[in-house]
Parts: sequence; C-alpha cells; structure tokens
Amino acid sequence: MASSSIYEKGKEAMAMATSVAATVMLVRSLANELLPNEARDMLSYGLANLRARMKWRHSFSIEQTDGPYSSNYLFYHVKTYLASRMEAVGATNALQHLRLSIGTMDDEDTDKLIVSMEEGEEMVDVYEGAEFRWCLYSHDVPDDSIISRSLGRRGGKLYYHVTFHKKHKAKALSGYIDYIIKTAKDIRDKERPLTMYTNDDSDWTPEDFCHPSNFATLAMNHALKKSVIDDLEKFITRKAFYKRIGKAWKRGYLFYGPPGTGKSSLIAAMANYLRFDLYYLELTGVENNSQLRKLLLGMTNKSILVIEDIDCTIELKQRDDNKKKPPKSSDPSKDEKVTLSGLLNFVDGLWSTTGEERIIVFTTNYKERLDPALLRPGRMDMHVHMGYCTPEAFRILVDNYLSKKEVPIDNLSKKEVPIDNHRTYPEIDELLGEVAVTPAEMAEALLRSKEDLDVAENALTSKEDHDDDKRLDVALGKIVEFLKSKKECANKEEESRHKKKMT
Ligand SMILES: Nc1ncnc2c1ncn2[C@@H]1O[C@H](COP(=O)(O)OP(=O)(O)OP(=O)(O)O)[C@@H](O)[C@H]1O
Repeated sequence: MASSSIYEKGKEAMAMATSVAATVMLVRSLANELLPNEARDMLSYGLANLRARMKWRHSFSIEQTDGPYSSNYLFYHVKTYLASRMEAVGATNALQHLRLSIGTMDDEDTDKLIVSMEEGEEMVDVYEGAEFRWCLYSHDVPDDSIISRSLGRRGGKLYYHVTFHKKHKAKALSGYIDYIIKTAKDIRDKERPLTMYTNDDSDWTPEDFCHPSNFATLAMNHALKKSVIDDLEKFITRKAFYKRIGKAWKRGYLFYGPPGTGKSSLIAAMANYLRFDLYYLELTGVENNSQLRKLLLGMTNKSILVIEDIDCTIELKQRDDNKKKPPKSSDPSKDEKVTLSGLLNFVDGLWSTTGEERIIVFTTNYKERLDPALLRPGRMDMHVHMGYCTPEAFRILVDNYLSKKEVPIDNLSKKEVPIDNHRTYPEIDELLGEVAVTPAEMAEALLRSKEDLDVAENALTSKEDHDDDKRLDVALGKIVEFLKSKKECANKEEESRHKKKMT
C-alpha cells in the first residue's frame, strides 16, 4: 500500500515538473517571438546586472575632502596603491584593458608622470584570491542619480568606491585595507627625499641627500654585495624577532679598506636602498656624554648613524685608555668624555627603548689599528672589506662609464646593455692582478677616457665613425695604457726601495 502511494506521488510530481518545464519553454519561445530584439537584450542585461549586484553586494567609499593631506590619509593611500597596481599590469595593458590613463599628479607638488585612475574608470584588484572592484567618482554626480541614491551624498571632491563579494567583508575591512596602507606607505617612503645630517656641537644640521650611488653601480664582488643586501633585508623584516629576544632593533656594520675603495659609496647605496636618512657623527666634536645623548635622541627612526675613519679618532682611543680615572663631577653622565666603547654602550641603551630600526656604520682605512673591544662579536654584526679593483668590479665600472647602447625594458624605461666582453679584458684582468688600483682611481681613468672620446666624437661628422665598438676599443685601450704606467711606477718604487735597503 505504502509503496503504491509513493509511486502515485512520484508520478504526480513528475507530471507537475513536466508541466512547469513546458510552461517555461512556452513563455521563453513566446518571449523570443513576441519581444523585439532590444527588449530581449535589455531583459538579459538586467538579469545579468541583477546577478552581479547580488554577488557584488558589499561596498564602501573612501572620499577626498578639502582638508590637508593628513585628513585625506586613506584616500591618498588608496590612490598611491591603485596607481602601483596599474603600473604592475603595465601602462599599455592598463590603458587597453582597464581603461586607465596616464596623467600628472595634480594634488601634489610634482610633475612626475604617474599612471592613475580617472573619474568613472574601473579596475579590479585581487587580494588573497578575493576580487575588489574599484571605481573613482566625483561628488558632482546629480543627487537623483543611482550612484547618489545608493551611496548617499558625498561631501568631498572625489571618492573611490570599492565593491566586493559579501563573503569577503571581513577580509576587506581588516587585511585588505591594512595591506593597502602598508603598500602605499612603502611606496611613499621610497619616493621621499632623503636627508643627511651632520653634527655641530650637540645639534644636527640637515642637508638634502642626493648621492647617486646604488647597489647596481657599486663596483664590488657580486657575492659580497649580495651578502650585504641579504643582511639588510633580513634585518629590516625582523622587528618581531628583536622584540621577542629583548634586543635593540639595530645592526652594526664595519666597512674597512684603503681610501677610495667605496666605503662611503656603499653607505650611500645602503641609504638609497633602504630609504633611510643618514647621520654623520663627528665624535671628536662631541664634548661629553650629555651632548652625545642629546644627539642620539635627536635622530629619527629609519636612519643610519655613520662614524667615519674611526682609526683617526686617536683622541678617543686615548680617552678609552684613561677612562679608569674617576669623573670630576658627581654626575658622570654629564661631563664624562665620550669614548668609542662608551658610545656603543650608550647606543645600545638608548636605542633599545625606541623599538625602531637603526643602523650604525663605522668606517676605517686600518682595521688593525682598531681597539679590539670594538671588533669583538656582538659589537659590529658584519665586517665588510672593500678592496682594490678586481676584474668583476672593473666590469661594473665599465658599464657605469662606457655603456652606451640601451634596450627598452618596458614602455617607460630602458636599460643599458652591459659590456660583457672585450678583446682587452684578458690583458686588463692580468694587469689588475699585478697592480693595486682602487675603484676610485679606475673610475677616474674611465671618466677621463670617456671625456676624451666625447670630445673626439663631437669633432666627427660621418655616421660610421660613431661606431660603438671602435669607441670601446679606444677607451679600453687607454685603460690598458693607464694600468701599464701604474705598473711601471710601482716597479720603479719597488726598485728604489730595494736599493735603499741595500745601501
Ligand atoms: N666600489 C666603488 N664602486 C663605484 N665607485 C667607486 C667605488 N669606490 C670608489 N668609487 C668612486 O670613487 C669615489 C670615492 O670613493 P669613496 O669615497 O666611496 O671611497 P672611500 O673608500 O669611502 O674613501 P675614503 O676612505 O677616502 O673615505 C666615489 O665617489 C666613486 O665615484
């Protein structure tokens, strides 16, 4: 009985489903026959739109106000972030597929070309697998428009509207916005001009820092350069680690080597790479610990403290030797003379309370003259030897000074083609093994031969005379001559030293 009743109900349901399906098909074919094409298109567009609205249901806006930058903080961070996303896709792609445009920044004091979103344009950004649809609107949309009605009247000039799937609401409000702010801050940090400070008694004097040195142009062995970059990278990403182990978030470097080997250039490259300001501390000019304390506290975070030529600060070494003598005043921190090891202890104490990243760099031409206390583990984390010009470093200098050919890397920038090989290289490599030439001397020789070439080329008229290979032959030929004459001088000096010894 029961089974026959289930069978009957199943039959009824089948009949009902068949009739509904038949009705739907009938309505669809009637609609297809009776409705004009435009109406059919509108219907399907409306349905698609409705489906999209259901899917992209959640949204919010970030608006620009008439106030200063600080009150537009989030708006400009979003602007910077979206511009970088567009640049990441490539300007041409962006123009074609996302309808984005290239314009000048109108809200900041710069005429730098940037890719930015224009009013009414739309772009999709993907964060951790979630899609976020961004659009830029202006408050001038009429009050009765769909946008105004759905979003409410906007008080500012422009606003970004972002739409996303409802399931990504939590991700949008926490992770995504934080990510946008962090990315934009990093970009702005990179674009921020750097400052170099020097000390005058107990005050810092600022100056614009625009040293062109960077890791690409720095002539040093690749493996050593990479180890410095890796160390910096590791350091700046380890805030939590330093906090956990209760140590000041600082890193100490000692750069040593003969004059002209690039110690100052390496410091400049580090500052440009990290976008850190530089504080050049002239220790001999600091009277006592209270002045030193004031200077150290006056430093901003994300900065590099540089103390150059510490081997020359003999006075400080003597102070170190005499430091066992008791201070005159009852408050030792006030008039006690500054010493190198005292400085390091001071730095440790003061910087451990700031919780921000700081770097300290010492340079010396004579590492062997340094107080062993300075060299012991834990004082300077990395010792970097800057040496005489090697064949590897020489090739970097040749690229810096003589490379002329350029190839486009994208639509906005070009890269110079490296000069990987030349018939003079084996001879030059051999000579570099025999004579000690600093990168500074080599850079000067390359500059001289480039200038000579430029003068000679300006006097030429025929096209073939500008041949790049011939240019290189002449320039590198001069470098061979320069190295040979250096070798001759060195041999003569050696001979006369030898003669003096014999007599
Ligand atoms: N390794 C290098 N790579 C590129 N250029 C270099 C290098 N070393 C020196 N130069 C060139 O020589 C100039 C002087 O070098 P720099 O001041 O960096 O050397 P230094 O080792 O700091 O010298 P010093 O000990 O006398 O202060 C630089 O401005 C740069 O043009």
